[in-house]
Order: sequence, then structure tokens, then C-alpha cells
Amino acid sequence: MVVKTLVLVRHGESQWNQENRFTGWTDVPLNETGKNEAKAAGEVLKEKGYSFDIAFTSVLKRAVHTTWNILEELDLHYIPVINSWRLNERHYGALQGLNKAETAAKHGDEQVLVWRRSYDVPPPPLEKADKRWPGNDKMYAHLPREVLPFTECLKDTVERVLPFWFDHIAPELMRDKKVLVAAHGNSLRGLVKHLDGMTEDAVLKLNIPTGVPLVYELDEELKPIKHYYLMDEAELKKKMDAVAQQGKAK
Ligand SMILES: O=C(O)[C@@H](CO)OP(=O)(O)O
Repeated sequence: MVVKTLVLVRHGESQWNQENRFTGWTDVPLNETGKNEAKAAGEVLKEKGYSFDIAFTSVLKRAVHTTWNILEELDLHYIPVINSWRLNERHYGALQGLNKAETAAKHGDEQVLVWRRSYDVPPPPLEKADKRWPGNDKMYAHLPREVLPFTECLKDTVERVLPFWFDHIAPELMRDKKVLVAAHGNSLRGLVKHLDGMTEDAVLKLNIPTGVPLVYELDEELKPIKHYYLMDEAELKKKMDAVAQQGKAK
């Protein structure tokens, strides 16, 4: 049996991760820590002997630059890189731009946890005239208006990520191509939920750290044989806990 290799990476720390603001589709850049995390992700992949035939990423620059940094470290400038809005972060609606701890101080830790991690409760939606609505952004001018979100819960994100998975990513794996997907905390939570058949409750507690390669070994039907992060347990736990803590009032 040929074991298929899929590596998922959440982009390195962004400017707004650092400022603890709800980001969603806001196109913020990586900060210095994030660039270093992306390079380190590439280094560890190289050190462990990984290589890729194709890479998939979102259209947001924090994920795109993470992909480029990883491919630079691996000296894989020639492989195709496919960008899709379907891999974008979950749209955070009217929360985009707000500070997470301040929002928790105002609405309570519980409410913020519901907005951040519940499966089917979306944050408050944007108005159509709001410049944060992707329909007002030239980057999405080619897309039918009805696919562009005013807000999203994780369920909505899963529903737009999975068609891309089935139509574009899975076929490459079926052809035994080695695949890199560099995306976002919540678009990857959606993908991991699908791959691991996680319940809605289990996905609530799943926090994906920035810039750490998550390797999936898949069987012929793309069922996971095993998966593991390329980072030691203690360091990984610290990074995951830090993500979980972001939504609490200080
Ligand atoms: O703000 C966001 O878009 C996401 C990822 O950074 O945050 P959270 O972990 O709160 O879902």
C-alpha cells in the first residue's frame, strides 16, 4: 500500500495575532515572529526529508507568504502553488478587527468562546455596505456575490472548504502526489474535522498552533493512518494553550 502524504500548516503569527484581534478575511501580513515560524516550518520539513509535488493555499497574504517561505527552505520554487478563497480563514463577521480580550471583557468569556469555537453559531454579520464585506473588495470581484460571506460559523467554513478538498486536493493525493496545504486556524480545523471524523463537540476543543507542520499519512481511500505534529509535545502544548487563551478577558 502506498501511504499518501498530506502536510497541513497554519500560517505563522500575523500582525493581528500579535495584537490579539479577530482577523478572519482581513488581509494582514505575517509579523517577524510569523516569518521566522514559517521558515522554521520549512527547515523542520527539510530536516525530516519531506518534499512536495503541489501546494495549496488561500488568497490571504499571511498564508501565501507562509507557503513561499516553506517552499524557499525546501528549494521547491518550481512546484505549482494553487490559491483559493475557499481555503481562507473563517469570516469573523462584525467581530473582525476587534480585540479578543476586550470583546471578552465586554460580552463575557463564555460568549466569546461560543463565537470562536462553537460549530454552528456565527458571530454578528456585517452589513452589505461595510468595507469589510468581501463583496466590496477587488480581490473577490470575480466571484458570484452569493458565495461571499457576511459572517461564518465553522459549519459554514467546512461547507465551502470541502468542495475544494474533494475537487482539487483529494485528486492529487489519489494520484500519490505529496501535498502541502498552508491555510488558517479555522479552515484547517474544518479540514481536520473531516479527515478525523471528529464530532462537533471534539472540534470545539481543537486549537491549531501557528507555523507547525501537521503530517497526515493517509491510506488509499484517504483515511488517516496516523497524524502528528513536527514539534515536541511540551512545546506544542504551550502553543495550543496560548491559542485557547486568546479569547479570555485578562
Ligand atoms: O482571528 C481569527 O481569524 C482566528 C485565527 O487567528 O482566530 P481564532 O483562533 O480566535 O478563531
